[in-house]
Amino acid sequence: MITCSAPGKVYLFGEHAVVYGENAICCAVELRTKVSVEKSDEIIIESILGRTRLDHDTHPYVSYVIEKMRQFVDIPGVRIVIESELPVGSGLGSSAAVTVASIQALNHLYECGLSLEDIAKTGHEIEKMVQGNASPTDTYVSTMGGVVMIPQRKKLELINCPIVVGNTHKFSSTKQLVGNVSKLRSDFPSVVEPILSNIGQISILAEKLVAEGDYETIGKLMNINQGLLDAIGVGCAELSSLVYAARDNGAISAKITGAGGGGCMVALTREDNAEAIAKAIENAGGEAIITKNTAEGVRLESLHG
Ligand SMILES: Nc1ncnc2c1ncn2[C@@H]1O[C@H](COP(=O)(O)OP(=O)(O)O)[C@@H](O)[C@H]1O
Ligand SMILES: C[C@@](O)(CCOP(=O)(O)O)CC(=O)O
Ligand SMILES: [Mg+2]
Repeated sequence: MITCSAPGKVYLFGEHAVVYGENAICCAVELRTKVSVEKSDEIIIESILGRTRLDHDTHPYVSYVIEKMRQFVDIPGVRIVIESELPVGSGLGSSAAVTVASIQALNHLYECGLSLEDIAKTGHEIEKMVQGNASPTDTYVSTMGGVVMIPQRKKLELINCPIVVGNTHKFSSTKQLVGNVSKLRSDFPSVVEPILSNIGQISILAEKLVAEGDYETIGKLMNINQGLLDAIGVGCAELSSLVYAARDNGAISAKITGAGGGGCMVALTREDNAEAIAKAIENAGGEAIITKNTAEGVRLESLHG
């Protein structure tokens, strides 16, 4: 049995706008999805979502991974077992992590020789197939780790303050939220396009601040980004409540991460107040996770057992 893992991510800036070619800055976090694979007589996919064969309803990402990998190698049967620390459908890039870890696990099992660039590219094609429209961000960051500026795919300095995630536990589907923003943009192009472009400008300003480790100014820009995400309709009462709980208790910044509509928010904090902010998020009805940026993308965990 071969096991690979890939990290989730939070967006410091730029979700949704990045789908339209604007800049974004995204940060891999130390929450991982593990995928174990072994050859078998039939195709079996096991996860928290169920035990299926190739199944584009229950396991769309992994089913497409198998179909894509069949372009490189004959896969008569394989057993794939998924274990994840990432909540499903919550803005932390669980879809990208399961996709990237599955590609790398099959890459090792069948000795396909795919490079990290090939894995990120194949992962992006799969996210596009499932979501309808997808940026390369999540799959690239999950493959490469670190902090990445998109679309340049440029690695920036690591973020070295605590990252507190607040989960609303309200389910959100990236496909649906990306579709909603697309409709709003075509209904009101003269209003929505400048908002998306302003979100992109924030990332351009922030690049230098990340290099300098100027988290106070990064935080102010993240808070502006949050307002613009609300403006394009991807906020909700539960997310706002966690965002304000974090800010009111001294977070450097707090905003939605990922598709929004539910799912998670992210706060940057100081070393000495991460716990207090996590508590404030819990008191406001969310589940808090204290995590940090990781430099490590997809990796081989073990070859046996
Ligand atoms: N642990 C998992 N096992 C199997 N599939 C998963 C797992 N985690 C995520 N997925 C897939 O990713 C989808 C959620 O992706 P998405 O809506 O993009 O949300 P996000 O990437 O923000 O978590 C799930 O519906 C499922 O298809
Ligand atoms: C909304 C979007 O910018 C990010 C979605 O992230 P997530 O699937 O919610 O973790 C879509 C994309 O970049 O493909
Ligand atoms: Mg996703």
